[in-house]
Amino acid sequence: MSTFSLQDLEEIISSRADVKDGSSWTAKLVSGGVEKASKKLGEEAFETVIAALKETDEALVGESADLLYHLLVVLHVRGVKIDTVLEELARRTQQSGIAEKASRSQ
Ligand SMILES: N=c1c2ncn([C@@H]3O[C@H](COP(=O)(O)OP(=O)(O)OP(=O)(O)O)[C@@H](O)[C@H]3O)c2ncn1[C@@H]1O[C@H](COP(=O)(O)O)[C@@H](O)[C@H]1O
Repeated sequence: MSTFSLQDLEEIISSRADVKDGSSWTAKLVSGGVEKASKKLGEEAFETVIAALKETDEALVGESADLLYHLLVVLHVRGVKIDTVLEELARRTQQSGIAEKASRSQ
């Protein structure tokens, strides 16, 4: 199991977000605001779907890493902590997805 966590990457993103010397992709994305970061997230989501449908496991791993990184950049720009998302996922473990969907349609 990896010892690297999403919280570790969140910290790296936070530490790179204000770099002004042109060396940081994170800073470039953050400077474009939520519009630019979200557009890139959408592209990475699409590339992940294509990898899942017709590329190698290695390609899927690479696209998944891109996707998670760009999601964390969007969360950073919006000021939402990854812990808040993980807490929501933890809350959802109390119920199956099918049961949750059924409870919404009643
Ligand atoms: N995990 C990532 C990470 N994943 C992807 N990317 C960058 O995201 C950018 C866009 O990726 P694409 O695959 O879409 O490449 P592209 O050239 O824009 O597009 P295509 O031509 O491939 O369509 C590339 O520049 C990638 O390097 C990342 N950039 C940074 N990180 C992490 O953030 C840290 C800080 O990075 P900087 O902010 O750049 O210093 C790094 O050490 C990493 O830990």
